[in-house]
Parts: sequence; C-alpha cells; structure tokens
Amino acid sequence: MKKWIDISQALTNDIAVWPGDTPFSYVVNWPMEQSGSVNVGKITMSTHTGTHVDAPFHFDNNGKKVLDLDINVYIGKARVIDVSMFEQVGIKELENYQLGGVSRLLLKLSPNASDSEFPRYIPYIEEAAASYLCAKGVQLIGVDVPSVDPVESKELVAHHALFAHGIHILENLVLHHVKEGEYELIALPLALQDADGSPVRAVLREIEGEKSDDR
Ligand SMILES: Nc1ccccc1C(=O)C[C@H](N)C(=O)O
Ligand SMILES: [Zn+2]
Ligand SMILES: [Zn+2]
Repeated sequence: MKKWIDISQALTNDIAVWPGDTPFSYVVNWPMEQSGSVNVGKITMSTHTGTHVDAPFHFDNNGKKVLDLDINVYIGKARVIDVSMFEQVGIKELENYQLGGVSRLLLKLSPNASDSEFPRYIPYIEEAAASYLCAKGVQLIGVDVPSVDPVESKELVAHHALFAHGIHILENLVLHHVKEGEYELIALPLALQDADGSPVRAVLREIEGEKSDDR
C-alpha cells in the first residue's frame, strides 16, 4: 500500500494569513525552566489560517458551527483534478472531467501557491458549479488557494451556493506535489464547538490500480 502524504500548509510564524486577519503565532508560553517539568505552548491564530475547513457560520449567522459538521465528509475517497489552466471554474470547465460518483473533489488551481505569501490573484469557483457538482454526488470541495470566491468578494456567492447544495469547503491545501488521480483523504476539523472554521491536518493516500487520467 502507498504511504500517506501531507497536503497541509505548515503552521509557521511566517505563514500567510488573510489580509488584516490575526497573524499566526506559536510560543512556548510556560517553559520547562518555569514549570519545573514541561514546555507548554500557546497558539494564537485565525480559524482560517493554513489548511482549514469553513463552517457555514463563517458566512451565515444562522449557519452550522464546526462541531455540527458531519465528520464523514472529511474522510474517504477523493479525486484530485488539475484545473490550473482556468481562471475560474464553472460548468464549462468541469465538463472536461468525468466526475460521476466523485464525493470529494480536490482542485489543483494554483501550481505556484506559496505558504508564506498571500496571493494577489486567485482563481475561483463559479456559483453555477455548485448545483453541477451536487448532481455528480460531490459533498466536499478542496482548493489550494485561500478561498473558493475571489479575494475581494463580499457576497461569497460560491461559499453560499456550495453549502446550499450540501458541499463542504476545504481551503489552502498544498497540492503541487500531488498528481491527478484517486486517493483516500483524511482532513478532520478539530471539535471546536462554536467555531466558524477549523485548521485540519490534511493527508492523501493514492489508491493503486485505479485509472488516474480518465478525461
Ligand atoms: N479570514 C478572513 C477575514 C476577512 C474576510 C474574509 C476572511 C476569510 O477567511 C475568507 C476566506 N474565504 C476563508 O474562508 O478562508
Ligand atoms: Zn476559510
Ligand atoms: Zn472560505
């Protein structure tokens, strides 16, 4: 069996955050010299830093919180496709792929995404893609950029449309070392009761013997 590979951004003190959002920081807040026995750290971060899931409460005051999310969505078979040749991903672009029966879809949108620099421009998902993907059976969409909507968007139409169609959102994946194909995915959010989002450790394992390029 193939090995699990990491598709998460490393949470370092210089990781890129959404413009204006809380910088990430990890410090040893209670060092061994003071506690007498152990180092104890303290993390300060936005819930949307690094590889993370969005809960609907992020963009809807009445939306589900992280602890209400179905964990089954974040574990299981996933398809990785390369859509980095497109500036936005809508039905026309998705029609180039065979997505029937795909329940988790990870999109390679940005081949040169960097963990330490917030992108100036990001490709985005079109609103109409939501119903198209829902009809294919997709429950989770993952992207290697900080948002499924354009950075300057206030309406967040793709976020709303995706969740309205039962499609959960995973952002800031690292996929440049991953080729198109069939994988198993684990990307569990923390059990954060009231939260609008949660960091995840996202990992993939290739499923051998499945055709990877069936475009
Ligand atoms: N942190 C922010 C601060 C202000 C405005 C948007 C964001 C976001 O995080 C949006 C992005 N779509 C996200 O879910 O990560
Ligand atoms: Zn987010
Ligand atoms: Zn988002």
